[in-house]
Amino acid sequence: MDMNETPILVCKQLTKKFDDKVALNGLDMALYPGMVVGLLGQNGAGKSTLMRCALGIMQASSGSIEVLATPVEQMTSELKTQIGYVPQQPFGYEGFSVSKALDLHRSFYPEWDKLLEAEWLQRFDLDPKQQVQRLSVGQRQSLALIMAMAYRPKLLILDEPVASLDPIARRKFMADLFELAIESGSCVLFSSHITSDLERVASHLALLKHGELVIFKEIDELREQVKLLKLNESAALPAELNVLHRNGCNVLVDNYQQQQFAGLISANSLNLEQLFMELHS
Ligand SMILES: Nc1ncnc2c1ncn2[C@@H]1O[C@H](COP(=O)(O)OP(=O)(O)OP(=O)(O)O)[C@@H](O)[C@H]1O
Repeated sequence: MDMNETPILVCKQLTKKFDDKVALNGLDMALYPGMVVGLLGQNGAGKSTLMRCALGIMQASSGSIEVLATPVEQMTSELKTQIGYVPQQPFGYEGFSVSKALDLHRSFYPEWDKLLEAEWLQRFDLDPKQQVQRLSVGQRQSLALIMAMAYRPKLLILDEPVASLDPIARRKFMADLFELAIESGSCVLFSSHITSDLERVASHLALLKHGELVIFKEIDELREQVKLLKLNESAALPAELNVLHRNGCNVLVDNYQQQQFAGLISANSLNLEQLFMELHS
């Protein structure tokens, strides 16, 4: 990805409150073409709220959001055809067959790629003649994914896209999603609780905790720089280390550069699941 290109999505000091409840708190983030950003966070951390604000479905309480260089509240319908979205519970098209539903959906998108549609129908093993209301939850999700992707949107927002897919479809979908993003110069923002998927396909991790973006990093950087330091009791932590979480003598930092200092016992890398557990311990 090229950071000199125009960013696809920019959030500045994005805050969303529901009455007294702060769902997003001063979030700064810029997403560029080719990024596949995995959004991780506990239930209620603010993932869906972030996605809805970015899509203009929900209004931010303060701060700003720009999508494709346009303030989200000024997006035209033409610009909206460059965004794809699959919500947690996709719905609609009851009473239609899969192929009729696709015909109707396709008519809204001049850039629709029929070849891509056919490829993905086959990949998900969807029968075009099947009635939408008779599809299983996973099959409906697959159809919603095709509908959101077949016009190669510049920004694809997926709220737990693979939660209802079986492991084989899930693995394949994630790998293909990554390829599609690279190939189309799109940017993908997806949430998932399946850390192994995220680790395998995301280029970046965005981790939300209680509405705050506590980590936003390239996955490779994350492996190198986020470490769990074990210290002895007298150790003084170098001031330049940025502490994400501290639990007694265990300190999680996100900018470790092989520093050695008195009292450091070990500096261990964590996989994403371990990192998540440690951050919430
Ligand atoms: N429409 C709403 N009205 C009031 N509170 C809301 C509304 N939508 C979300 N919230 C609150 O905002 C917080 C963030 O919710 P959000 O749905 O963004 O979490 P999430 O990270 O997507 O969770 P999950 O992993 O369970 O889907 C929660 O405390 C939730 O109760």
